[in-house]
Amino acid sequence: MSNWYEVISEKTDYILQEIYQHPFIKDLMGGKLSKEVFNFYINQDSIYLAEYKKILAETGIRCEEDQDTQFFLGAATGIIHVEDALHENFLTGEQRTTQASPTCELYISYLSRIVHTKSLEEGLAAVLPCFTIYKEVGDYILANQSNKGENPYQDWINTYGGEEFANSVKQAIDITNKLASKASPERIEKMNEAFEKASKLEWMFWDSAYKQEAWKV
Ligand SMILES: Cc1ncc(CO)c(N)n1
Repeated sequence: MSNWYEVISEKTDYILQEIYQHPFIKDLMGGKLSKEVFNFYINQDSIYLAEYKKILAETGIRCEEDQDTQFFLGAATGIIHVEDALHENFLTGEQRTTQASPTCELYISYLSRIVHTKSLEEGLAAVLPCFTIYKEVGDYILANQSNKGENPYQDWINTYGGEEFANSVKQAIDITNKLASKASPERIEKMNEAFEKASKLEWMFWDSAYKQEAWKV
């Protein structure tokens, strides 16, 4: 029998395919992404991660089993180390903003709303694409790039294509599958909606960075 994650990842594969085809990812893979765009992305991502870390901690607090709590709290603190390093490498001397773009604001606000006001299962499904999509994208780029020695964004690619991240992603999937296996069909439907929406927001996050999205007024 297939598990929840297998079913939902197949159903939302079209979003992943759109991400692979997005010019942000194509240019990142080719090492041709403009520094300005990448800087905008990293800047927004550091704003995103500062909030995402709290969202993961809240998810951990809501888990009933100690190992699950430990995993999410560990993932939350892990973000502080890994991301600080990435952002230090890539944001030195560059212009920084503390203003979230509309899409960044939308994504963190959405996750925060789901995790704080909906069921634990729905919250788990909402935070999962941040793990799984980055792993898929990291693996995809590693498997398809032909410029490993000379891509200025290789450190970023290695972070998400690496084994350490894969291990963490597997645990997040396992915990979510475990809760899904005991959830009602109605709750599964909510989980599916949350996973799909968060996956779309991942696409939008890259798209908004590529366009250096600004507030309309
Ligand atoms: C927007 C976004 N989603 C997921 C990750 C992976 O942690 C990230 N760094 N940024």
